[in-house]
Amino acid sequence: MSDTAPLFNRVAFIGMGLIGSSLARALTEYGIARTVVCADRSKEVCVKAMELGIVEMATTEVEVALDGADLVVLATPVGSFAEVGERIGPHLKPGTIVTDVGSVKQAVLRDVGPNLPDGVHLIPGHPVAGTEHSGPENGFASLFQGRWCILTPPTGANRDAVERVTELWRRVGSNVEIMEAAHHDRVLAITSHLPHLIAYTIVGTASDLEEDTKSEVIKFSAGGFRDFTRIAASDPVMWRDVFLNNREAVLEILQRFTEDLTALQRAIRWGEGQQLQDTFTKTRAIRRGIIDAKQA
Ligand SMILES: NC(=O)C1=CN([C@@H]2O[C@H](COP(=O)(O)OP(=O)(O)OC[C@H]3O[C@@H](n4cnc5c(N)ncnc54)[C@H](O)[C@@H]3O)[C@@H](O)[C@H]2O)C=CC1
Ligand SMILES: O=C(O)C(=O)Cc1ccc(O)cc1
Repeated sequence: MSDTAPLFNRVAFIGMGLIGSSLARALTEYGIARTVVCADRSKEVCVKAMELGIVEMATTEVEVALDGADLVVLATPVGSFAEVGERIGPHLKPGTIVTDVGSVKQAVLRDVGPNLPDGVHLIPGHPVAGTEHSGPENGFASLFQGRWCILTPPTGANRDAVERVTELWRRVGSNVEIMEAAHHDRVLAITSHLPHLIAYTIVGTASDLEEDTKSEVIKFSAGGFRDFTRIAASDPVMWRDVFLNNREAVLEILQRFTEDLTALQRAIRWGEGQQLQDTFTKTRAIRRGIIDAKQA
């Protein structure tokens, strides 16, 4: 992976948490960038990133990190993008590429786009890869290998910039797909955002129940519930921002989900075993299809 020339001279990350630090590690390890620096509003995160040797320079001053960068990667929670956009805008030179790793994509065009001067290329991106952990100490370079990265360039985006960001993600091992931001947000609402909402709910309900009944719901939880607790351990600020910034798509999908859940509730109440079995047979086939597609 490192047998090609670096794609970028100096990459500046804004936000050096799980995803920023994973990508920063990969850019250095795979020879994709000559220099990697970062700004993070947390001094502790800056110190950690330096201690771990992930970046050459870390600062709490955004404008210091931007100096001489040909690629800027926003890797902060989506809710901070408007503020970050405002801060970086005045310091960016024409020709600079700005990308991000946010889990919601229309919000990037809305919040960052208007803050960028002419000649700066905004190419939003979303690596569909992560964990329930946060912070630079939990990042790792191989996180993106064999995973999807979705790019949502606005209409008329600079083609060379799109190609360079695409190539970056290919070199860290991802498959790249390009789509419209609105479509991304609808697809991710069902595949990622709703599952997280369900996990937060089910773990919360189980915990309340445990308190009410003084039982040991969580202690004796079997495999399925354990998977939910992993997801429900995901960063609260990050996920608050995802839901607030993908409100329409999440609410729409939640409506559909609630109706389908009610249909299952009715089937249970009225003993409609065939309906339950048909639904579970269909979903089993979907799971097997996903596994087969992965192995193909
Ligand atoms: N955690 C995951 O599994 C995935 C997260 N993402 C997206 O990646 C982005 C980052 O998420 P993580 O790395 O998980 O978060 P994180 O919590 O590990 O790191 C975020 C970092 O941003 C810094 N930060 C927050 N506000 C800031 C500001 N205004 N200026 C400068 N620094 C600021 C924080 O101090 C922190 O170090 C989010 O937009 C998230 O939606 C995308 C794919 C997967
Ligand atoms: O840990 C998990 O299972 C995830 O789902 C990670 C994840 C979180 C947010 C994203 O936008 C993409 C991937």
